[in-house]
Amino acid sequence: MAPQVVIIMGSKGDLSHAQSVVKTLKALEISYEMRVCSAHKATSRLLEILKEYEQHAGPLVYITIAGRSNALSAVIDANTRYPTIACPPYSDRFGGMDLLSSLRLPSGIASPTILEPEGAALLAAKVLALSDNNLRQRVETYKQRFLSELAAADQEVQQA
Ligand SMILES: Nc1c(C(=O)O)ncn1[C@@H]1O[C@H](COP(=O)(O)O)[C@@H](O)[C@H]1O
Repeated sequence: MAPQVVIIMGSKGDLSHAQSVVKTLKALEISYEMRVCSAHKATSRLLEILKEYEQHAGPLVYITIAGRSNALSAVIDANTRYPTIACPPYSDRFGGMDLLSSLRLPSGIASPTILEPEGAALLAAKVLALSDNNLRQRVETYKQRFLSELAAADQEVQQA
């Protein structure tokens, strides 16, 4: 079955961050594939990978996981008709300045950055849910958990 979400990481070293995205995709029953490729180091190969998915019949969202200097998200976004969400891994190095490479983009590039893996998966889910009512329902059910947790916390602090 064709995946609904394709996670492309710049290095195998990003795998644990990618797996955090997968956790939420699984909870929402969204099909996915994980790939490793670098726009910096293997540009032609990356374009070949995108071509594999370009004929995809249904809706598809890319989630990119690229640390340090993130070229991956913008190069993917520029070369696909599908939405691309950047979810760079956390890094304290250089005061977290790596993030700027995900945020400051050339004109014509539209890849949003979401730092929390769960949030990136949820945005992908909401995009896909625009044409999938069952998924829309699953997203609603997933979000119910937060409402219940907040209501319980509210009650707890009132009684403290
Ligand atoms: N940001 C990029 C790109 C790219 O944007 O093309 N390719 C690799 N990387 C990132 O560099 C870090 C170190 O990568 P290496 O393990 O290859 O040294 C990883 O977080 C990767 O995602």
